[in-house]
Amino acid sequence: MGYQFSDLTRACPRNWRAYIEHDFVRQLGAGTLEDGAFRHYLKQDYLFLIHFGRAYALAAYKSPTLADLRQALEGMKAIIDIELGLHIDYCRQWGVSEQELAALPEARATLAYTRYVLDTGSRGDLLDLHVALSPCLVGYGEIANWLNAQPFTRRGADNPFDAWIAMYESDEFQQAMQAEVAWLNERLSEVSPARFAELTTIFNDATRLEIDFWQMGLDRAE
Ligand SMILES: Cc1ncc(C[n+]2csc(CCO)c2C)c(N)n1
Repeated sequence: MGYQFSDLTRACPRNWRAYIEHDFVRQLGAGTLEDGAFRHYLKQDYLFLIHFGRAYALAAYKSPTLADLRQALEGMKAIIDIELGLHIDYCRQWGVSEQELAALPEARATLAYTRYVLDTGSRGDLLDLHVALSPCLVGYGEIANWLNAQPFTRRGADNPFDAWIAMYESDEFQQAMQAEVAWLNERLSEVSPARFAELTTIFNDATRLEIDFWQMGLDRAE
């Protein structure tokens, strides 16, 4: 029996919980998050998604097999063709135009997180890159499920952030998350303890950068 994805979260339980259960997430679930904090997060998330599209392009470059190459292409198409379009529509509903998005200065937290992922993929292999991407993909699915289990969470029309939760609880998203966990489980089952320790550092770093991204929203940090 080798390692599994759950061993990564188990290796840094405090940071993983701090990310999933962050105050930004709690306030979003309760519907009490200030509009300005959410808008700041949404704007920076546009820049984040663009760099994540680049990270999937890097995954294509790092792909040793046709199956991996196809998977990277699908990930990139999902971000560029679907997620970014939805995000631009969603930003418009929150009063942020596409012109404003295109002219945004990048906040430090966005710079740090996205360039960390790209650097990790550049110096490492495809598994390093997937581990760096996994707090993003798996974390948001877990956040939606965690919020749905909390008594303070309000769903429906009296929560202005309901659509955000709905997106990440959707079957389509949850299936993409499960597929990523399955891909990682297969790779992690074969790694040595020393290699797993390296991957744990990457996972923990990316998780800390997700925490900083939420905090950036709350603080409206530039
Ligand atoms: C800071 C931040 N972290 C994670 C996500 C969620 N997310 C971004 S790209 C992607 C993969 C989808 O193909 C997912 C799940 C986000 N939006 N912003």
